[in-house]
Amino acid sequence: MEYSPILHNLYVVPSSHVRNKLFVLCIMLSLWVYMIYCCVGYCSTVPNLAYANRRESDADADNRGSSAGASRDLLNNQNDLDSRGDEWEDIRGETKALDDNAMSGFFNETEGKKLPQAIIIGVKKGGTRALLEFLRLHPDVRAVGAEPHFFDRNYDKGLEWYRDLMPKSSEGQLTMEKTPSYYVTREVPARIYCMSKDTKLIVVVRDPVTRAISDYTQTRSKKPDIPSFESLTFKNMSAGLIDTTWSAVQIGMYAKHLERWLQFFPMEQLLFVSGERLITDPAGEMARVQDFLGIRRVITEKYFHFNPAKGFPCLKRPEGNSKPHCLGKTKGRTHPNIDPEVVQRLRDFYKPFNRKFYKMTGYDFGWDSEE
Ligand SMILES: Nc1ncnc2c1ncn2[C@@H]1O[C@H](COP(=O)(O)OS(=O)(=O)O)[C@@H](OP(=O)(O)O)[C@H]1O
Repeated sequence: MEYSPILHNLYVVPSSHVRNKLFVLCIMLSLWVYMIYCCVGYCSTVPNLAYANRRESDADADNRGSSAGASRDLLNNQNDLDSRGDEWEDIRGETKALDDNAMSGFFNETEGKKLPQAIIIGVKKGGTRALLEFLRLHPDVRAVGAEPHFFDRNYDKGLEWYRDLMPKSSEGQLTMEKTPSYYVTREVPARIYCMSKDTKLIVVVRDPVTRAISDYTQTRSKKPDIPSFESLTFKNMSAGLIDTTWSAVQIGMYAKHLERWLQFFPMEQLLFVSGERLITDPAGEMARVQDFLGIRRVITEKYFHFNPAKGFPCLKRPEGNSKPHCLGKTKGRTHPNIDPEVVQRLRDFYKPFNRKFYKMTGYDFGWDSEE
């Protein structure tokens, strides 16, 4: 058969044209799939790249101590349902001016719901509920009452799921949430960084010994048959070896957890609130918190009334003489008496961690001051 260049062109030209089109289409499709992939919250590959580098020095620390994930979690965090803060709902009332029309941006603000710009990341039993409820009275703050546990337990549900949990907010309002387990969960700093590297992080810290006892008290209220605090504290009681895999002990090693956060966020983006001062001087701590968040100092002493029977500040309306509202009975439980020798052993154990923590934060929380 004779070769015909005309026939050849008729056949080749259209086929390469189609191939080119297909190629462009494939590229567009890949880009589109990648965009969707990122938008639904799986972009953790991005910080993970950074994370891999940053983790090198951290690996040591984590191998030495036990990671939060590997903790002997007798406290069963899964069941750690905090109250939803409804106690103070009526006080909050009309201070929340909602603007349902707030719509701007693709990622952050569709339907007037925003991803949180500030999160209370810990610590468990530090006073996180009180702080969130104080903040929820602020007209420039909108916060979800329940703990979303997005960055530790629900991350696979994606950012859209998370945002949908948030209350609607207007442009000038800050969206917030609190989940105290974030502070000690290894994966969380990278994930929050991935959502927004500008997220403001608040940690309410409390004397780690009292915190551990409070944590234990909560667990015992749900599971009365658990072993004594004293026996759980030690790996080997006669040798006096503290069990750092017990989450009640591990959470209080604040400096160790902070190292992980500082691999992603600068210190200026973290605020440490004293759990003790939140009780003795709530207005003072709230001034620091409001300044940190860049909102007006609205929640002042006028909002607090100390209830001597409860031993805690309760919230009141600044005007009028309506009854102050206190947090529910799961806050401020009576702690069991713990063997003073065990308490002292724990104090000694935490001392170097506390010292390091004071140095890192530039603030002496006074937990070791009696010695
Ligand atoms: N205003 C006010 N009212 C009641 N309780 C207050 C308040 N401020 C701080 N606290 C302390 O908060 C402790 C509970 O901490 P959290 O809210 O972080 O607990 S949780 O992790 O959410 O379960 C809780 O701990 P316990 O006293 O051990 O129960 C309180 O000491």
